[in-house]
Amino acid sequence: MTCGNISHAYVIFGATGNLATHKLLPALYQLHCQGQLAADVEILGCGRSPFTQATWQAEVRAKLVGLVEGDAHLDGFIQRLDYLAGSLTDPGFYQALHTWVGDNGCENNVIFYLSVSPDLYVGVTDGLANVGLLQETSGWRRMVIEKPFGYDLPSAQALQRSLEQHLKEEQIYRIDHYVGKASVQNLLVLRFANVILEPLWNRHYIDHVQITHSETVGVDGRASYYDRSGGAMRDMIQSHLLQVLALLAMEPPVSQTAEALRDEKVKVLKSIRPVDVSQLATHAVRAQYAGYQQEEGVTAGSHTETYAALQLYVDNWRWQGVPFYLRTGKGLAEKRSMVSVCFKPAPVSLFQGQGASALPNWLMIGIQPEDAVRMEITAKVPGLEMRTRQITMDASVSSPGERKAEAYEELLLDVIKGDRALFLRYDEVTAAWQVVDPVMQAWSLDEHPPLQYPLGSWGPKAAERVFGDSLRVWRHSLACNNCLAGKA
Ligand SMILES: NC(=O)C1=CN([C@@H]2O[C@H](COP(=O)(O)OP(=O)(O)OC[C@H]3O[C@@H](n4cnc5c(N)ncnc54)[C@H](OP(=O)(O)O)[C@@H]3O)[C@@H](O)[C@H]2O)C=CC1
Ligand SMILES: O=C1O[C@H](COP(=O)(O)O)[C@@H](O)[C@H](O)[C@H]1O
Repeated sequence: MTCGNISHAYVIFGATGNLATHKLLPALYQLHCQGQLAADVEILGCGRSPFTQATWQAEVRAKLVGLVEGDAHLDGFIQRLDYLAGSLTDPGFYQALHTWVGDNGCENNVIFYLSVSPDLYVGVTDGLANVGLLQETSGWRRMVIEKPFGYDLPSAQALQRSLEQHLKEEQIYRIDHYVGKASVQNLLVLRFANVILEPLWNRHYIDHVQITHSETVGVDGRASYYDRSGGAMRDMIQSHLLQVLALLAMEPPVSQTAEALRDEKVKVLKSIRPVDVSQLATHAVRAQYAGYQQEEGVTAGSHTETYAALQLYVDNWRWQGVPFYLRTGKGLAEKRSMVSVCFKPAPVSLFQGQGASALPNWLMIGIQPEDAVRMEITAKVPGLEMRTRQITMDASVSSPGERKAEAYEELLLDVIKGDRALFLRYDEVTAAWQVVDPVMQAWSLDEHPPLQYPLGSWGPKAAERVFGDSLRVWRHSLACNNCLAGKA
């Protein structure tokens, strides 16, 4: 097998893991099917598990068959795969990798994808640098770094210092796959390709914003990693949910370039008011699903939260006084990511007592599974009487039958193309750590165990605490709760 002129090798550290199995290899397969991978691109999986090339190819084939639709291109894809067994903490592994790169004629362009636990990132970077694998002598070398970037602010800073010793910023791709989701990118299009929202998109008209990510699965075989290095705040809120918040709240960027987008996102993240940890119980809620403690790999008495809810304020001109409520959890009732924007009520209730007129307008944006945009408004019930009801205006994005590309497909291709627009800049990451670190620190000092919630529920009742004494409640789905009531 050889690599050609503009071709490259995709080296995946952690190829046997959950992320590589469920997202990276299927995404590379889709790119292969779409003809996006040059004919001689090779994909090297690395892990400690003792596969040979043949057993690895058989393993991936078996996994892909269950994960992707259609296998017409499977044989061709499988031919691209190779495997190198070894521990990332063993210097000998990097020597073997160096030899593999040389033997396979891939000296020109190599992508190193860190799909391992963040505590290995510094060691891998040093290991690659020590054998000269990060030097761009003829082609390019790119490093993709999975989230979370570090474990907290100090470890993110240490990681950045280590990366800077060996890599230029243009070689670093800090990935947050939510930014690669088409429905998340649609937030930008919705806001900045249309004029109808902009006049309302501020503290004068918006009462509050909810950002929800819920999953039905539990820690899904990742308990030992999740329990040690995860927790809902670090796993989801520090990265994905704060990115969604930044896209919702940012000012229009001057262009679509990577730097223009990142400039605006970072301004939002830096404007987030530090959470008052002396009032933590009303600003943040953490909980664990019942049964978590019994999962294999979870430390006895673990306080790691599988659910977190957080109230944040963006202290800038546009958003002063508008709460943003973020929540995420595993083992919940439904799998869904969505944004719910609640507008302020009409200043005068002209149709009081005649139906739904006192209800606020909502803009509901589905990220997944539905990539939908719906506006809840009040309208007259047809007929002789002046009665009102709430109805939904639906501007859903994809049509039935349209294939939705997975976020990783676009992101993995962007790395090949050298397009960093959808990857995070270091200052975005540090600003996000500054938001969540004080909360996580306060939780780590709290001797009380997290609250518990039943599997399959919507989390602890106490998650309503973040709403204070307002009448706000969490929206669990895109369905309009009051529409039927309005019709009755
Ligand atoms: N899973 C997901 O949905 C997502 C995960 N991420 C991030 O991706 C990264 C990986 O997550 P995930 O795949 O879930 O984790 P897993 O625990 O499932 O996989 C970890 C991988 O690392 C390998 N590994 C662990 N220690 C070593 C070592 N010393 N030397 C060599 N290989 C090692 C394991 O291989 P082996 O056992 O063969 O050594 C395995 O392939 C994390 O940073 C996570 O935050 C990001 C987004 C989504
Ligand atoms: O980064 C992560 O994301 C997944 C959820 O991703 P999605 O695209 O399926 O919504 C989450 O399960 C995982 O714990 C986390 O590390």
